[in-house]
Amino acid sequence: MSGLTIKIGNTPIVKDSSFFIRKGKITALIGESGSGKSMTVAAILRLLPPAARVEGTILFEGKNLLEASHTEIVELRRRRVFTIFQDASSSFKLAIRMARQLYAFSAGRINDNNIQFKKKMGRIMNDLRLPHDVLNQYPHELSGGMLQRCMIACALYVEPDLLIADEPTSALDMEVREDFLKELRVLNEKHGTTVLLITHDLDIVANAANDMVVMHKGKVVETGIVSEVLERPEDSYTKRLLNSRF
Ligand SMILES: Nc1ncnc2c1ncn2[C@@H]1O[C@H](COP(=O)(O)OP(=O)(O)OP(=O)(O)O)[C@@H](O)[C@H]1O
Repeated sequence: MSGLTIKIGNTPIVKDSSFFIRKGKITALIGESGSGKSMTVAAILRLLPPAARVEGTILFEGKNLLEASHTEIVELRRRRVFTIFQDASSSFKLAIRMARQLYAFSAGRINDNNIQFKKKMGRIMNDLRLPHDVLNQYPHELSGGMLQRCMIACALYVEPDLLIADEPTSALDMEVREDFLKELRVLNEKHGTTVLLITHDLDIVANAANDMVVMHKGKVVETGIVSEVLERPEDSYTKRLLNSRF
């Protein structure tokens, strides 16, 4: 991503920001609330609000996503890039049972049939310690954390090239958070999925990510390998952020 600028009206939301996501690695995008992380993700997915004006380049395997056709973007979102949004409940329709919705988010995207879905999803649900009863339930009967885990299960099912996870663990308790990070590593190591993990939890960055990108007030202020940035931060905001960890 290079020179990304997003404005809504005259207000700059993201300012001339650049970073690189290494293929097959886990990159954490970190920054305080309102720093522009979700808007950056929206730009990658071409889901910015209509009023937003965007400049710059977002290259995905050589293609500038900001210039890709609608068909190319739809195909990309369907098969190659899986996104777990911050508020999982908004991803589900109220009046449809979870089994159908999970099928659509996972097997349906990669043209697996119902038998394949039941077998593979069953295994993933076991790994995530997700009770199989959820398949017969409606979204409103489940907690935010449970819905989040359902989205995680779908991501694991699809095995996308790129997984974008926006604060995926914020609604999860400690034990489930650990399970999620474990599964994320499996997806990354076994299937080579590149991960962009949006978080403001430095412990998750330290434990799960290879690379990190720090955003502050709409600008990327530091990028690098996690161990190096944690040991020798260069930007003053990154230094403050690291000091606040203890
Ligand atoms: N639809 C919108 N119209 C105008 N401004 C917006 C819109 N959505 C977000 N913003 C503003 O853009 C800025 C960046 O928001 P963004 O959601 O990207 O931050 P964030 O870093 O993801 O924060 P959080 O960690 O709280 O999710 C904020 O100042 C926010 O108020």
